[in-house]
Amino acid sequence: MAEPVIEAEGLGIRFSAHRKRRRSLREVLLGARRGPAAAGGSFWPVRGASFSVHRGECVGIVGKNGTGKSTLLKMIAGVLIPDEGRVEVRGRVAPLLELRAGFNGQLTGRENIRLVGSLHGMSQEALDERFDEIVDFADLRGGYIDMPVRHYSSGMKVRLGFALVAQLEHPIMLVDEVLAVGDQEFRQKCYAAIERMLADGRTMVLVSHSDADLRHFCGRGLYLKDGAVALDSGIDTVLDAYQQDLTAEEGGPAPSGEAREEPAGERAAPGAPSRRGGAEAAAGTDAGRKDPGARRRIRGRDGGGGGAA
Ligand SMILES: Nc1ncnc2c1ncn2[C@@H]1O[C@H](COP(=O)(O)OP(=O)(O)OP(=O)(O)O)[C@@H](O)[C@H]1O
Repeated sequence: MAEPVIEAEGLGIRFSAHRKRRRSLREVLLGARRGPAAAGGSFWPVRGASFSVHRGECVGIVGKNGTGKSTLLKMIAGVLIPDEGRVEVRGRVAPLLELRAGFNGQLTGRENIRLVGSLHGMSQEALDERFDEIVDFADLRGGYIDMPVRHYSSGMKVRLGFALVAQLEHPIMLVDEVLAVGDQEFRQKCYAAIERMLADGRTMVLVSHSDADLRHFCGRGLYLKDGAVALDSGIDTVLDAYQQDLTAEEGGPAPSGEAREEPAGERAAPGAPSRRGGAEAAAGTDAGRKDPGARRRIRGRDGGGGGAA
């Protein structure tokens, strides 16, 4: 079998109030906050997480609030540096995480496209070529593109962030809840963009609280519980196990195999065909090899995880 494009082994990170955790440049640029650990004590939001993701797969990460899903994604993205274990990523990553936080409020939308686009490795030529497409996708009409981003609504910032990252041709996409934002029309565009990227043979890891989105896009799921992977299986099995745990905690009877009810805004794009066969459909394409030089191996500060650096 081909090498996985993402390989995590014994991955863990500790957030501590008493030790200033090192933040990577990207974390600083994304404006990630230090969270409740700053209130006292230290804890491991993720610990002992091991899993692999193969090229062309779409894997959903499922779990309750605060169980470390976003933290796990940020370690894969290289935004956070693990304290234990290792994560190896073979290919460049398009991070669809905290999209509104990546911009400099003093710069205009146009200037931010250049700045953030080049931080993601896009050439100025590519940015020039795709500029109109980015602005159209973000639907920034009425001269907003030449206004400082601090005047944008949070929805406008997310739209611009998605429009920009969607232009990246990186073979691995990390998507954190971005599908839950924006109006119906924008969400439809996001779904279509992600469909296109998956059809291209790219790999996606999706964090979402929407069963519909997870079932729609993902063939496989990881159930994250107390910071570790409690179950790695087909997405239906994973969502059912999660639902059973939720129901057991609430003290009620488990529903018989039905997905839990989704809020109206959380449904997958109506009429969109399911991509659950995506991994198989994508197998055999060479999208994952587009950028063979982008291989990143991050080991925890303990040097552990059993892998060679
Ligand atoms: N940079 C940080 N510094 C300190 N604590 C953090 C940081 N980021 C997140 N946390 C805390 O770590 C825990 C895990 O957070 P994380 O955002 O990964 O959970 P999650 O499973 O994605 O939650 P949700 O489903 O609510 O998005 C939470 O208690 C959170 O408050």
